[in-house]
Amino acid sequence: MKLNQIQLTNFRNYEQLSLDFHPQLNLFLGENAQGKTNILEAIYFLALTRSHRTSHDKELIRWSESELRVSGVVEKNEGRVPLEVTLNSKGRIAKANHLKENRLADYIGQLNLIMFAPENLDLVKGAPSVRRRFMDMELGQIRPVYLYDSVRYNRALKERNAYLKFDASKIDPQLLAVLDEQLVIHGEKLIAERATFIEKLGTYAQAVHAQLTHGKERLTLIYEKNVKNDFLSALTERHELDRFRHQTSVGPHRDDLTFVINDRNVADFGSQGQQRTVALSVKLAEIDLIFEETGEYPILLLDDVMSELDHTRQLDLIQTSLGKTQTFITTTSLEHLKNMPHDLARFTVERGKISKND
Ligand SMILES: Nc1ncnc2c1ncn2[C@@H]1O[C@H](COP(=O)(O)OP(=O)(O)OP(=O)(O)O)[C@@H](O)[C@H]1O
Repeated sequence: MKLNQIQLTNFRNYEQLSLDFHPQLNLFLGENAQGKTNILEAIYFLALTRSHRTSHDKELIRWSESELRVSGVVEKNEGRVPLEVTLNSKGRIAKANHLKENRLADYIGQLNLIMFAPENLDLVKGAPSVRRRFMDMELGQIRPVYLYDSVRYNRALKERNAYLKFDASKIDPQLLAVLDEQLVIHGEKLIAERATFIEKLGTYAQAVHAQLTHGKERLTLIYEKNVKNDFLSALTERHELDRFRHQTSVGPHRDDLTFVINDRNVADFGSQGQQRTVALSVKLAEIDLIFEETGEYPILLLDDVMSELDHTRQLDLIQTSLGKTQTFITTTSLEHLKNMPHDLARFTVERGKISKND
């Protein structure tokens, strides 16, 4: 799939912007804080109706404005699909083919993408919530039903936790059991989806990682399920504990992921370079996984990461991706990008204005 063009209105530091993209490689060059990441963020927003770097939607709207709009045209096997997302204080409206989608699960998945940004270098070493967010965002793109269950699960969890805030003596075990069932219905689906996803992703990531390390390292992904056996029994067993702690102590909201290289946990024993390469392998692995799941290659967004990677690995990365996916790269300097193909679009970004260079 390809993103042919994009239009922004009041998105971050862009008042109005319209860009046509190159089908293979698009390079955004500029000093710090000029608006390079904002472009990739806008593409991410068009695909997933949220930002990759903030959960505060308001930050995305240009200062002193009240509404933003991002629209674009995606070219897929089945034809061109116009997409549009509008955001204001009342919420967001997403349209595909000019039709409003009432459920985000019906909209997300129209434009599949993989974003690799400095934040992702945290995937291995960051908090478990970073890895759960990773599973949620990636799975949500390829499985609309996952998004649906995830929203329902979080709602049920919020309700159960709100009930647990009461004084322990006031909590009715029968009502708590009803809330348990709601959690289990959606939680078990999340667990099953995550297990399949990590297994498939692990296979692809192992192959990519072997390629990036010239066969020296064997990467394994382990899905650390918080629920070891039966979810309902685990919740029931913890009624006492949860009543006193005032929160739900077991469930997929406590899941995690472990990365292992040659039998050693990368978070504990890996060098910083290895941790970065693992994060990159996992991201690149998604290219093939998304193709397997949807029949289309996603687009690839690389935000200011070229200088972080070593030279050979960098080249491997670009060459592996360019044949398959339309790629968008931001950078402050061309120094790290010496061996780029000649056929590309180069944009210079300066204070919220973009010019195209031939
Ligand atoms: N809501 C907003 N309204 C207007 N301007 C904003 C808004 N949010 C951020 N900005 C501006 O956007 C600019 C930052 O853009 P961006 O994050 O894309 O930088 P960048 O070019 O990627 O830089 P770096 O290389 O440092 O990552 C800053 O000048 C900031 O003031």
